[in-house]
Amino acid sequence: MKFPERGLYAITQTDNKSAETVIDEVGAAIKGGAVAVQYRDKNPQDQHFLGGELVRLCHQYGVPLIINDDIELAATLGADGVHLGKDDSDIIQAKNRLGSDAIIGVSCYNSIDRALNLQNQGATYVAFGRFFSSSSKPLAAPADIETLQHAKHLLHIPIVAIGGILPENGLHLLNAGADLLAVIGGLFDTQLQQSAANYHALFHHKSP
Ligand SMILES: Cc1ncc(COP(=O)(O)OP(=O)(O)O)c(N)n1
Ligand SMILES: Cc1ncsc1CCOP(=O)(O)O
Ligand SMILES: [Mg+2]
Repeated sequence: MKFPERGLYAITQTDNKSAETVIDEVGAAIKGGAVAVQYRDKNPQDQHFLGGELVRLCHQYGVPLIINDDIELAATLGADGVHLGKDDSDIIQAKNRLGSDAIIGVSCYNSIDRALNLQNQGATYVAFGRFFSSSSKPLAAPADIETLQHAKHLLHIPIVAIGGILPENGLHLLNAGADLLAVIGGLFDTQLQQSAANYHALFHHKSP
C-alpha cells in the first residue's frame, strides 16, 4: 500500500492497555481521519496477535500499517512497512526482507544531512522531531521548526513531524513544511475520535 502524502499519522499507545483497547482506539483514530498507523510497542505482551489484528483493521479501511523498529515482525504480519531510527536496522536490510515496495520510514531527528542521505538510500518518508515536549518519549532530542523549512526545499519525499503535537500547535508545523503529523498522546490521551477529527481539520487550513 502507498504511504499517504499528507495527513494524520497515528502511533499506538500500548502501555498498560489490553489488545482490545488498542484495537478500539486505532479504529476510532481511523474513523476520525488518520491516514496511516504505526504499531509501536516498547513492552510487548503478544505483539503477533495485536499486530495481526491491527494489520487487518487498517487494511479494512485502506490505511497502511507500519511496524516500529522490527523488520522481522513486519514481514511475519504482512504489514506495509517499517519505521527505523538511528539505533535500528538499516534501509538495505529492510528492503531485502520486505521487498522494494515496502514503506520504509526513517527518523532524522533534527538532521537534514541524515534525511538527504536516507532519501538517497530509498526511504519512503523522513520524520523530524520532537518539536514540543513529549510525555510519550521525554528524552527525545529537540528539533527546530527551521529544519522543516529547509527540508521542504531539499527533499521530494513526505516529511513527517513528531513530538508533543496537539491540534493547537500542529498548523505551525504544517505551514513550516511538514506533510504529516505523527501523534501519540495528543490522540490517545484524549477524546480520541474528536481529537483525530481536529487534527484532520488542520490539513484543510494549511497555507498553499
Ligand atoms: C513517525 C515516527 N517518527 C519518529 C519515530 C522515532 O523513532 P526512533 O528514534 O527509532 O525511536 P522509537 O520510536 O523506536 O522509540 C517514530 N517511531 N515514528
Ligand atoms: C516516538 C517519538 N519520537 C520522538 S517524539 C516521540 C513520541 C511522540 O509521542 P507524542 O505525540 O505523545 O509526543
Ligand atoms: Mg526505533
